[in-house]
Amino acid sequence: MDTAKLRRIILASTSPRRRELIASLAIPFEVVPSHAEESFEASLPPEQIVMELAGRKAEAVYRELDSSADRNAVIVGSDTIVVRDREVLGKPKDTQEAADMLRSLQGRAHVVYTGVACIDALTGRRHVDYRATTVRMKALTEAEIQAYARSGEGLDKAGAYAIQGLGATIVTGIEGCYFNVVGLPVSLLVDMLKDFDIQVL
Ligand SMILES: Cc1cn([C@H]2C[C@H](O)[C@@H](COP(=O)(O)OP(=O)(O)OP(=O)(O)O)O2)c(=O)[nH]c1=O
Repeated sequence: MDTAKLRRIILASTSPRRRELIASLAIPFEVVPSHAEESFEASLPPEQIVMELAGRKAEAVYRELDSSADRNAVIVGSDTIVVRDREVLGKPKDTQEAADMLRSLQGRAHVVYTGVACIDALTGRRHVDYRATTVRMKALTEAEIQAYARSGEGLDKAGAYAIQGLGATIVTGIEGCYFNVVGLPVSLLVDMLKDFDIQVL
């Protein structure tokens, strides 16, 4: 029997988008929300921020694994931020801040960074990487900004928009991995998983 094929993924995330994307890999998985501290030093390079936070999310779940847990698993943590000029945009705290973020993003390009961390639950071995995707947003009127912010769709999303929802109507193009913008660069993750004896294709 090929035991490597029986390895499962433990997704250290509360994000429904990440859960859906992981489910599409057709690999057994379970979701364990991570309670990692998400503050960061904003002056760090963006790729370091997302790799650090992704690592913390996976690490927190690894440390809290029950001693009786089946450890034939790889823990996956992920973190997404939006960077405009050098400013890091996380999730807005309310509709007002969502509108402010959209106002600063409209009519120009920004970069979405997602970090991915894998930890082998058996050995503790880890690997962290990231992807960056450039997103161009169309110019918006103040009425459009307010209407989109009021839709509430962007409230739990970095940069206050969701490319996979109504936000698709305000994005004119991207360069790089689409799934990276949604919160999990699946092609990167699959390459990383190979190194942990999980073969998707
Ligand atoms: C830019 C953008 C972000 N997002 C999401 C991806 C992430 O879920 C979220 C950024 O927040 P994160 O802190 O990366 O993740 P999360 O709090 O949703 O989930 P967890 O920490 O438990 O894993 O923004 C979209 O869904 N669509 C988009 O277009």
